[in-house]
Amino acid sequence: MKTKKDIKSREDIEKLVTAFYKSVLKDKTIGYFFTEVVKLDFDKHMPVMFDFWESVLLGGRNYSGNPMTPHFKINEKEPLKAAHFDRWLQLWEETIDYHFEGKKSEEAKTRAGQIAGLMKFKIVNS
Ligand code: HEM
Repeated sequence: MKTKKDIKSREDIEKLVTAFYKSVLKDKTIGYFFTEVVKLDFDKHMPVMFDFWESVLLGGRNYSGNPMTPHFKINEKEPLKAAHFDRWLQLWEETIDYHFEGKKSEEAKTRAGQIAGLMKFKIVNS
């Protein structure tokens, strides 16, 4: 029986990304990138992440950056390894599966896997 809903709205994206960051921030493997390597202003960062995922999954038009760029800068301060990207993706997939299910939820995992794979390839080999 299907009990969870699919990702359908901006509100769903905000719920997903907020829950994901909750896991990320307390994670031993990657949390420190968000708290120590980069001292993020979350009031600014979170809306950017909501816009990014809304653009990837729902065709929103508010994100206009390049998601690769900040990660090259982070890598200069503290090397990003394959294990960091793998953990990031694992937490993303776990968060989706905990809250949502359906076609868009599967797409959210696939798209993140593609971007994380490309980012990993470019950064770990740079
Ligand atoms: C090892 C894995 C990762 C770590 C530790 C990480 C960490 C971070 C941090 C600290 C920032 C903020 C940078 C700043 O504002 O100075 C950031 C920005 C961002 N990250 Fe990641 N990230 C990872 C993987 C990913 C992946 C796989 C994606 C996409 C699927 C992603 C998407 C983004 C986006 C869209 C931004 C905002 C870019 C902008 O400001 O335009 N990140 N990341």
